[in-house]
Amino acid sequence: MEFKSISFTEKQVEAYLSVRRRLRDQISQLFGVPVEGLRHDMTFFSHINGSKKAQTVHDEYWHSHVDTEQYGTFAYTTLLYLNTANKDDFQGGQFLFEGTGGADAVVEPRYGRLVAFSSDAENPHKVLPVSSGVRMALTSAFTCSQKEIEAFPKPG
Ligand SMILES: O=C(O)CCC(=O)C(=O)O
Ligand SMILES: [Fe+2]
Repeated sequence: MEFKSISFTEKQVEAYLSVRRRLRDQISQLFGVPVEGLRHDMTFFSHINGSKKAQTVHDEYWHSHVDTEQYGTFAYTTLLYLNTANKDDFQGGQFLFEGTGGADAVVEPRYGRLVAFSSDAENPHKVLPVSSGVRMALTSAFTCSQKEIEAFPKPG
């Protein structure tokens, strides 16, 4: 997997932390989990473009996967879309919840749209390939694991 190093300003970090707190509040309300029981897990920005090719199944999102298995600790996943599937931003890249025997539920990425779901086997999903442009999203996860909670610094 390829990682890029980016320096953020203090203001950008504060904006990110504020978004992350709001994401946690949303998960708490939507799933009825007290805020104290939710800890921030991994967060990452993703850029997907049409030329990106998978090296391994863990390199990409467009294979079907379950987040708890893929990342180990996720209890709840949030996806915040940072641009929109249209002719100006990118094409393709729909998010698919895969129905077990039924129809898939398709989410069109749209700037500011939030998708939140429990991360385990009940929600296998994948992303369709991007055919043009660059698709940008923020994946932010929360854990309820006591071990993970103890390993995290107390929220500020
Ligand atoms: O970007 C998306 O729509 C989904 C990404 C995803 O499945 C993941 O981060 O595990
Ligand atoms: Fe995922």
